[in-house]
Amino acid sequence: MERLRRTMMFVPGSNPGMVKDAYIYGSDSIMFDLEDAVALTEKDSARFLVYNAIKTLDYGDKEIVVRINGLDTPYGRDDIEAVVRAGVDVIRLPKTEAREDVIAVDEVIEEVERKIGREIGSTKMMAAIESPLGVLNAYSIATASKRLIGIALGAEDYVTNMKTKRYPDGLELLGARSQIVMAARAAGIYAIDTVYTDVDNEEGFRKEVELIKQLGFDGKSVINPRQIPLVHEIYTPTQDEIQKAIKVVRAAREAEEKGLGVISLNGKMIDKPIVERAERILQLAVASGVYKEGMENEK
Ligand SMILES: CC(=O)SCCNC(=O)CCNC(=O)[C@H](O)C(C)(C)COP(=O)(O)OP(=O)(O)OC[C@H]1O[C@@H](n2cnc3c(N)ncnc32)[C@H](O)[C@@H]1OP(=O)(O)O
Ligand SMILES: O=C([O-])CC(=O)C(=O)O
Ligand SMILES: [Mg+2]
Repeated sequence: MERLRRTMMFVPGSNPGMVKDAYIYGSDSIMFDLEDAVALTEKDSARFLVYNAIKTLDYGDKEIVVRINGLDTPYGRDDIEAVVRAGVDVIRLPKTEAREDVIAVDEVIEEVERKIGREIGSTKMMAAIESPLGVLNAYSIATASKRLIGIALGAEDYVTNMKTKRYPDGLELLGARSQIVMAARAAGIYAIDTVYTDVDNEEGFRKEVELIKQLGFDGKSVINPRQIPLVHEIYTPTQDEIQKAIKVVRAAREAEEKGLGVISLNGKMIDKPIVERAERILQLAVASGVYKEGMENEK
């Protein structure tokens, strides 16, 4: 079954309480941050805290992601060494500008995997794109390593680099979002949207999550536990969507048995891409736990 990545919750790697309890809030992935949420004076202690947490705490089957510092900082190499040793699932590279950035991290990861006898390639990566150059290179970045499971937008840095700011309608991010989701789809990996920092603005958050779902993103980075249920609600197929998808899949099967291609269901045309979308809704519904696999086959 496909892994859900609707929510990746940033957890400051310097905060022991948050690191310890991060799994209780139900995000699909937990993302410990060693980069911008951690002060320069705390870089080493945060790395040590996150290393120990991954190594010794039981986060169940939750995906564990760590956002490292870039290799152009004094911390990047040590971050990679520590988290690969600890057994992290995914390393998130911040501020990715070009495929060479991904390849450089990939090579350090491989070095550490060899050294400690971890299966080569088992540490996955994702790349956050946070600049105009990164956006222009999105597809080249998305295809730079077999380790990549996804690319993400980092909009706070992006709007700063673009000499603008974030507006309620998100128009300033439309170009970057479109390019990133397209690059991810073309590369066959996940597309993860950026954080929404106005934690108390539920209406604005809902609007943004609906927009990124419409654009085709798989999910969103979140910064606060309160943001998780809303993203999951919006990303979980409704009973109405599920019932409609079942009808489409059944009608398509009957048509296939009769040797028909395009058919009509309640006045709407049904052909291959529409059937594929219906199947995808059922897959997401199964992964979200609101539908039992194969029920569309029962009479
Ligand atoms: C642009 C960027 O780079 S974004 C990525 C880097 N930024 C981050 O990682 C920030 C992560 N988020 C946070 O630190 C916090 O949510 C803040 C500062 C935004 C708000 O903090 P608070 O006002 O304390 O949040 P709130 O009152 O909702 O917290 C409720 C509970 O959730 C916990 N919590 C809040 N955010 C998180 C989090 N991100 N991870 C884990 N636990 C969290 C709090 O510790 C608190 O727990 P408690 O009830 O046991 O005391
Ligand atoms: O990746 C994110 O969503 C957070 C971030 O660093 C940014 O917005 O600059
Ligand atoms: Mg950033």
